[in-house]
Amino acid sequence: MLLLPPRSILAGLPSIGLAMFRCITLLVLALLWLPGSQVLAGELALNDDWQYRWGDSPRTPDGEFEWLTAAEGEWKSLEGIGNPPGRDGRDSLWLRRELPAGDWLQPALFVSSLNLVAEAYVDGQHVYRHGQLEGPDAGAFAGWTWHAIELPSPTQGKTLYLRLKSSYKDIGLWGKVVIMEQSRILPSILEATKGELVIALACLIVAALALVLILTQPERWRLGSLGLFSLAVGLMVLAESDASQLIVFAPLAWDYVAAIAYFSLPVAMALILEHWFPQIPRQGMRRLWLGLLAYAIIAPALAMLDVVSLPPTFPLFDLILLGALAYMARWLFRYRREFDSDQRLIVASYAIFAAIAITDMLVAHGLVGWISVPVHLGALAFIVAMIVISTRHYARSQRQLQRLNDHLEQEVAERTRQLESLAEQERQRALVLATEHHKTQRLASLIDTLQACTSLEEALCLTQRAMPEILEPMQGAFYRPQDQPDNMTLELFWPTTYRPPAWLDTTAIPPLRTRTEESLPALDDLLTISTRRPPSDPSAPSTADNLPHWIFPLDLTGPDRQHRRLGVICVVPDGPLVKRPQYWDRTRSFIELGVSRLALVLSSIALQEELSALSYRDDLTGLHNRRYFDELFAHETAISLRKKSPLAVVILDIDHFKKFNDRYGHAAGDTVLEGVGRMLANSFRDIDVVCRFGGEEFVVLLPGAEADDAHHRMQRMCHALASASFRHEGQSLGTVSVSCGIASFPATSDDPSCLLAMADSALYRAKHAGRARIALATPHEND
Ligand SMILES: Nc1nc2c(ncn2[C@@H]2O[C@H](COP(=O)(O)OP(=O)(O)OP(=O)(O)O)[C@@H](O)[C@H]2O)c(=O)[nH]1
Repeated sequence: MLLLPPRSILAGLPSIGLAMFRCITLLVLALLWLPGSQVLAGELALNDDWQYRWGDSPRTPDGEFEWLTAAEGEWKSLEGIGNPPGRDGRDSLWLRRELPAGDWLQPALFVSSLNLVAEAYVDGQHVYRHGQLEGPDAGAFAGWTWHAIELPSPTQGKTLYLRLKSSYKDIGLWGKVVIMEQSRILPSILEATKGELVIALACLIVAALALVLILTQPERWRLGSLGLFSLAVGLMVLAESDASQLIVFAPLAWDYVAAIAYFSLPVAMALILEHWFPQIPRQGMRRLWLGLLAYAIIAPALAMLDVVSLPPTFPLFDLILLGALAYMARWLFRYRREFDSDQRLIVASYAIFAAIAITDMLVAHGLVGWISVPVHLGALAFIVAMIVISTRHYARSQRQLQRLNDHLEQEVAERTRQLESLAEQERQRALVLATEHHKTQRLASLIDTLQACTSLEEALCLTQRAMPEILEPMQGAFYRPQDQPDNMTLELFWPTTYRPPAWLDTTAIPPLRTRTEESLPALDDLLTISTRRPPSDPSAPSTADNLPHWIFPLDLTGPDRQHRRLGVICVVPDGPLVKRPQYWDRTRSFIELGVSRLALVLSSIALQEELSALSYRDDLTGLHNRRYFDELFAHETAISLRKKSPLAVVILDIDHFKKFNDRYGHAAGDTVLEGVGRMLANSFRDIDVVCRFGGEEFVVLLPGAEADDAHHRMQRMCHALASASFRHEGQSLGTVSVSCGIASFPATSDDPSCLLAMADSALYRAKHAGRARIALATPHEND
């Protein structure tokens, strides 16, 4: 079917799918024909022996053309096949030629091209028409195409007439004019166009690839400009190829396609220069391709709207193209030294293409004789350049992509590390907070316990005991002063594996209250401190194992704002609290705060203790205490001596009070002490002073009283005591007895200051005599 003449083959098959199918089929056929089909047998060229006659033939009354039958008349011999001389502004031309003899079965005249519309007659019979020669559209452009004019067989003795019309500057036949078998036309066209078909298809594939890459790659304009050039070249080569009519027989449509593609070529070229040659000023190139694009759109559009004819748009465009090529060449020449290999390749392909395009232009305008210009070879040069550039570009992109991937992977890894580190920090922070909370609670509980302590020693003992629990998991030690306030001896350490130095000199450690960031010893300094050996014992072990230490002094602040160093806490900053440097300060501050609070509480206990020591009252019994007695005794004995007035001293001690305590408990003992004190206070005069001497001992000072008075009052009190039954928390404690010693001035001694010692001796005697009795001191009591 494909071997039929094209018009009859292709008429009525408009579908694009089918067109594609044909295109591929043609290509396959062309490739199959590639070897061994250079010369087609049976072709006979008709390039000479033509006759011509300007103008159009008048018609006979029957409507027949007179020139078809008229004898020689005006016919003149023509050299060649087109543009006979003497046109004289006429647009109609008749050509004729006697057909040669041949053994063709179905002969046809194959003409590569003719200008512009034509009819063919053989022996008066109309055999072919291209375009309109009659009516309102007479002479209208019908497209440039090859022509297959069926001839009758045999051809010998017959004359072929061609009636031509052209408003274009050329008129006549062009290219190949041969008689051949009709069945040979298709192979002949395929043979002639196989290279063009292959190149056109390659260009279109490159354009399609560029389109796909535009959608996926970032460099859209660069790829787009190449894609546009490929598309334009591909379409132009295809549209101008004789094979295009085999795909769709629509010469005019193909001419429009060719025109648009041809006009788009410099647009793509300028675009390529703009985006592939950063050296060249972009502004100028952009203006150039925008102008060319406008022409590529407007000129074919005006032709389609019949405002102008399509052929005249070519010469004008050729002029524009020359200008554009010159403009581009100027810039390329100026920056020729700066081009990289890709750019050089593009310039080379441009040069080849431009040379071919200009040659084609010259041929088209008749400035050189008609030759078949291999426009497709220019396209081939460009395609090869594009494939090389694209391959390199692709390889470069892949490398960049790989680098980008590597970079991204590194970044992801880095981010992951950062996140993990943040999570770890968060875990650390939570752990620190939880630990701090626990430690704060433990410290608060310690401080609560300390509030109940009456002696500093007891409080310090409790503090020491709680230290490991509060400071663990950090290793640490507690030092207390020995002979000198700043010479500290190891008192306690934890854990057992930690080996702190046995001594510390803390002279350089300022009290916490006066510390500032600057005054805080650096860790290295602390290390020096911690490992210093006492000068007294250079051989002493120093096993701090080069660990840096924090040292927190436990200083008591007195009412006079003076500090008394109670000890130092030494901590190795390690463990979860201080794993990260950012927690060092926090943890150190936390410990400092805790130590400060402890120091405050201990200071308060010490103060209470001191105050209590300074008091004249006994807290338990409410009686005067020994301190008061001592001062009063000194005072009263001095008065007695000076005035020679009597003075008696009674000293008494509860019997077996230890056993009592052991039996009923300390609190019950206190109840008894309170009761005895009360009874004593009630048993003596107001001017007598009853004091608690200490423990379960009481002393009474009776100014102006003799020993008898004192004895008498004591007897009464002992009777009362014997019948008094003490109770504690509902429990009966039974009775207690007291032993008593009495001495008086001047009866017992003429030195009142000896009375206390003598009364004490008498008490000793009373105890030894069996207790629960009163013993009067004799003048020789202490001998
Ligand atoms: N409950 C209580 N006991 C005290 C107080 N002061 C001292 N004691 C106790 O009094 C006891 C005195 O014991 P000792 O000195 O052995 O005398 P004792 O048991 O009374 O024996 P003799 O004096 O020899 O009869 C000790 O157990 C002290 O703990 C106090 O304020 N309250």
